[in-house]
Amino acid sequence: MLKSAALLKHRYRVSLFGPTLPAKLSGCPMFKVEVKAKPFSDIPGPKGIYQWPLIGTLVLYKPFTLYTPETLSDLLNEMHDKYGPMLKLRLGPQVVVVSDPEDIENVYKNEGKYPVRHGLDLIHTYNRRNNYTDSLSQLQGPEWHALRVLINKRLLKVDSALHYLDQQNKVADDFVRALQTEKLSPEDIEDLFFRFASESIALVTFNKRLGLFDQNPDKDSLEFLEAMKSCLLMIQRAISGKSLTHKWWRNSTYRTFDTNRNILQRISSEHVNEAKALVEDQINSGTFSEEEPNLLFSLLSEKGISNETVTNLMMSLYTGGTDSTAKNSQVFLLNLAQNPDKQELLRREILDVLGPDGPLTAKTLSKLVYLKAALKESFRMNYPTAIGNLRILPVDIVLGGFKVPAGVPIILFNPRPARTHFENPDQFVPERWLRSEDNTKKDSAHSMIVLPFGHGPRNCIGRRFAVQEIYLAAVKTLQRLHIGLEPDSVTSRFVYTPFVQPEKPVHFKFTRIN
Ligand code: HEM
Repeated sequence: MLKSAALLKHRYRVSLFGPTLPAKLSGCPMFKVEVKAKPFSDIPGPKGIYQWPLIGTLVLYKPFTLYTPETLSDLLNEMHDKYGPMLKLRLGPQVVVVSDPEDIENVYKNEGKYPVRHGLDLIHTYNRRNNYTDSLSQLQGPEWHALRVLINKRLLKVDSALHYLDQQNKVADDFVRALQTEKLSPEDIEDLFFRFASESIALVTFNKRLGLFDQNPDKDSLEFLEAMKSCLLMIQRAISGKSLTHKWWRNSTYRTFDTNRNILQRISSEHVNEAKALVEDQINSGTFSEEEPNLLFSLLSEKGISNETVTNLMMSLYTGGTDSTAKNSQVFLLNLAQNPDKQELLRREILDVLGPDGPLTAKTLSKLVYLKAALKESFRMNYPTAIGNLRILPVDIVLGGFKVPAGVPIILFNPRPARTHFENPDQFVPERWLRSEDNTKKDSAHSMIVLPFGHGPRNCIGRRFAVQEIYLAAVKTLQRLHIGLEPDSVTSRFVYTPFVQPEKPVHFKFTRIN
C-alpha cells in the first residue's frame, strides 16, 4: 500500500492529463487511474519577497538570516524542517529542492542522454574572452557527450586508476613524511593535504611529479600550486555570489582569476608538449602500444584531437581533482581522529593486510573492506558538496506530487537524507556499510542517498582517482601515525567552499606508532 502510494506520488512524468498510473498497477488492464498533480505554484517554500528575483536570494543570507553561501547546506536543512521534503526557493533563479530519495531517483531517470548541470561561469567567461574551447565540466549537449565518451573508457575502467598506484604510493609516503614535520600549524597541515592531492593528480593529468614535497620545490611547480589555489578562491567567490559582474566587465575577481589561469594554462601546455614529444618518439620508433594505459599518452596519440583540447581537458581534470580530494581526505582523517576506536579497527585491518610498510596494491586494496566502509561513512556524515547535486531536465516531471516544468533547476539535496534516513545519524559507524553474514547490508538505506560523486552518465569522471588517493592518504598515515587532535581543534561545524571543510583549519596531532 505504502509502496504504491509512493509510486503514485513520485514515479510518473507529466502527461497532457497529468501523470497516469499504468494499468498494470491499477489492478485492471483496462482501467486507468488518473492522478492530478498539483501545480508548480503550490510547491511549498518561503513566499512574498523571498520569491522576488535577486532580492529573494539576498534576503536568505546575512544580515537578514544567520546564513552565508558557505553555510547554504544548513539553510536548506532549516527550510526542509519548515516546508517538508520538497520546496521552491530563489537561489539566483527559481529552483526546486528535493530530498526524498524516490524523487532524487526519479530526476536521474529523466535526465536524458545529455544531462545538464551548470558549468562554472567564471571559467566559461575566461574561455570565451581568450578564445579557448570549454572543457568537460563546462560543455553541454552533444559536444559534452562527444568529449565524455572519448575519456569515459580511459578514466572509468576498473584499472584506470590502478595504473598510477605505484607512483601515487610514493606521493603518499612523501605526504606522511611531511606530516611528521615539527610544529606544523593547522594551515600548514591543510596545505600538505592540498599538495598531496595536487601531486597525485598531476601524475595523471601531466604524467609528472611536481616535486611539491621536495626540500626546494621547483619554481614552476610552486607557481602552479599558488595559481591553482588562487583560481579556486576566485571560483568560490563567483559561486557564492560575490562576483556578479565578471560576465560584463573585468572586475577584481576576474582579473585575479585571469592572471592565475594564464599561469596554469602556460605551465599545463608546457607539460602536455613535453608528453607529446615522448609519445611522438615512441610512435616513430614503433614502440607505442595501442593499449597504452597512461591517460595523457593515450589521448595524445589519438588522431584528430588537438593539443589545445588535451591541455584544456587536463586542466579541467586537474582543477576538479585538487581541492575536492584534499578536502575530503582531510575530513576523512578528521572523522578517524574523532573516533579513535574506529581508527584502531581500521589500522588493525591495514596492518593485517599490508603490514607496517607494505604498499597499497590492487590485491591488498580489494581486501580492505573496513576502509571502504569507513570512507563511505565519512561521505555520509559530511556530505562532500553543499547542495548534493543539480540537474535541469529536458522534460516536465512530477516530484512529490507537484508538476515541475522542464528547464527548472532541481537541487537534489542528498545531504539531508544522508542524515535523516539513518539510525544514530550523528555517529560515525562504518559498520553500517558492511555486509552481515547472510550477505545483506547491515543498514538497508536507499541506494540514491549517499552519492558523493553524483549519478548517471554525467557523474564524476575522476571518482576512481579520488577514492584511490583518499585510501592512500588514510592507509599510509595509519600505517605509521596515530591521528589525534590538539585540544583546540575538536570541531563539529563544517562549511562548503565549495567542497566540505571544517569551519576552522584542523589542528591534527600526528604521533608515530612504530
Ligand atoms: C572526493 C573527491 C571528489 C568529489 C566528492 C567529486 C564530486 C563530483 C560531483 C558531485 C560531480 C558532479 C556529478 C554529477 O553531476 O552527477 C563531479 C563532476 C566532475 N568531477 Fe569530481 N569529485 C571528486 C574528485 C574528482 C577528481 C579527482 C577529478 C579529476 C580527476 C574530478 C573531475 C570531475 C569532472 C571533470 C567533473 C565534471 C564531469 C562532467 O561534467 O562530465 N573530480 N565531481
